[in-house]
Order: sequence, then C-alpha cells, then structure tokens
Amino acid sequence: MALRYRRILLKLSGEALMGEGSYGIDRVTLDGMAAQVARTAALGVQIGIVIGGGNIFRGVSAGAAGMDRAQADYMGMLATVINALALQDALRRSGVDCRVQSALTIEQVAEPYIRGKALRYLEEGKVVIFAAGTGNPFFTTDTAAALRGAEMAADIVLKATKVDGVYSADPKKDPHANRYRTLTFDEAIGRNLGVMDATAFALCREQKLPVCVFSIFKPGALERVVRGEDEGTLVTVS
Ligand SMILES: Nc1ncnc2c1ncn2[C@@H]1O[C@H](COP(=O)(O)OP(=O)(O)OP(=O)(O)O)[C@@H](O)[C@H]1O
Ligand SMILES: O=c1ccn([C@@H]2O[C@H](COP(=O)(O)O)[C@@H](O)[C@H]2O)c(=O)[nH]1
Repeated sequence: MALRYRRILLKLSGEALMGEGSYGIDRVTLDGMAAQVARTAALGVQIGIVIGGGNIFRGVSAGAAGMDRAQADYMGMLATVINALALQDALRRSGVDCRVQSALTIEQVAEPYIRGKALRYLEEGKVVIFAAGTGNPFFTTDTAAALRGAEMAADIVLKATKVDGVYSADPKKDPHANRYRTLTFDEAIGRNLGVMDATAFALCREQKLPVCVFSIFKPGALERVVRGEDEGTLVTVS
C-alpha cells in the first residue's frame, strides 16, 4: 500500500518506556517500540525521533519541588539523553542504522545537533534521534518534536503516547471522555486539551505541520498512520 507520509518526526513517550513499571526503562517495551520503528523504516519512511524523559525525571514533577526550575529542566533533558541512547541501542539490535544528535553538547556520547547533517542522515535512510529536547529549560519534548519536525521539513509530527488519541478530557481521569478522529489546532488549544502542550500545538499550527496522536502500545499503529489509515487523532490547521 502507498505511503501517505515519507518523512516523519516521531515523538516517543518517555513515560511509556516504563511499561507496567513506575520508573525507568522496561526492556521489552523499549524493544517493542524499536521493532515498530524498524518496520516503518523498512517501508522507506524517513524517520526523525524525539524521545521524552518522563520515565526518569521531569522539571515540573513532584520530585523536583523546591528545586531551581532551570536546573531541574536540565536534569530532565539529560534524562532524554539516557532514553535516546537506550533507543539507539535497541534500534541497532533491530538492524536499523541510527544516529543520536543532542541539543546539549555531550561529545563523548552523542553528536551535537547539526541541522544539515541530520537532514543528510534522513536522506541516507538513517534514523536520527534528537536528544535533550530543545536544549533550553522551560520547554518540553513535545515542543522539541514540533521544532525538529519543522526544521526537518517533516510531513507530519506523530505523537506516540500511552493513549490512543486526543479526547475531550484526559481519558485516564474521565472515563466518559470521547476521542476525536480529527481536530483543528484552534480547537485543541482553545479547549485546553492536555495531551500535547500548547507551545507545541501553536508552532505546528504556525508551520501548518499536522500532528497525529496515537497509541504506541497498539501493534502496527505506526505503520497504519504512515499509510494514511484511520488511526488515532489527526490535528490540522482546518
Ligand atoms: N484531552 C486529552 N486527550 C488525551 N490525553 C490526554 C488529554 N489530556 C491529558 N491527557 C494525558 O496526556 C498524556 C500524554 O501526554 P504527556 O506529554 O504527559 O505524556 P507523554 O508525552 O506520553 O510522556 P513524556 O513527556 O514522558 O514523553 C496521556 O497519557 C493522557 O493521560
Ligand atoms: O526542550 C526541553 C525538553 C525537555 N525539558 C525537560 O525535560 C523533561 C522531560 O521532558 P518531557 O517532555 O516532560 O518528557 C521536561 O519535564 C523538562 O524538565 C526541557 O527543559 N526542555
């Protein structure tokens, strides 16, 4: 079947990496994510990945209460570097050629983020993992995904998370929440739908970069999304 999207920016949930656990990286879950990425890359899709850090540390979590916010955010960004290295390892074991570029300079473990080089890797069919978010405190990896998606001229930002789309309210808290099949950025921002932060939505809206929110736990979902099949929630300008 034909591909709908040839270049994607995939935002992988850090929190989802915990699997059934409450902290860190569950190897079975990690390998499952890597296998989905490997199958999608094999279809000929160019893939950039931003990975979250919520399984390890968030600057806004209870564990950071009382800390200097920027310092806590740098810790959160370093958490995403750990996840990026774990994902690179899993992807390599799945036979995927993969590079990590970090927005914070940590030369011994990852290349620095260089846009032109990242674009070349994508054109060569290599998966590029963008670590350390935007490199700036007070942001999130959702915003990093929107930013790198725009910089890479991706066709779409795919937010792979623990829920299977955008709901009228947080489905983890409200069992009566309804899932949207499609949504506009204005509606998502106006209704304060918390699945993705407003800064990320606003940047995607400005860049006319569609977003699809779907479950990373649903087998084959990523491949269905890149083929343009009905999966998750598609957020667009109009
Ligand atoms: N309206 C909504 N529709 C869907 N999910 C929502 C909504 N409001 C809040 N959520 C919550 O948002 C979560 C996903 O966003 P969040 O950024 O917290 O996690 P993530 O991106 O999966 O993790 P990480 O930041 O570690 O990468 C979902 O697990 C869901 O519980
Ligand atoms: O650009 C960024 C991206 C992330 N952070 C910090 O990292 C953590 C983890 O990222 P999540 O998006 O929550 O998974 C985040 O809470 C921030 O503390 C950042 O400062 N800048």
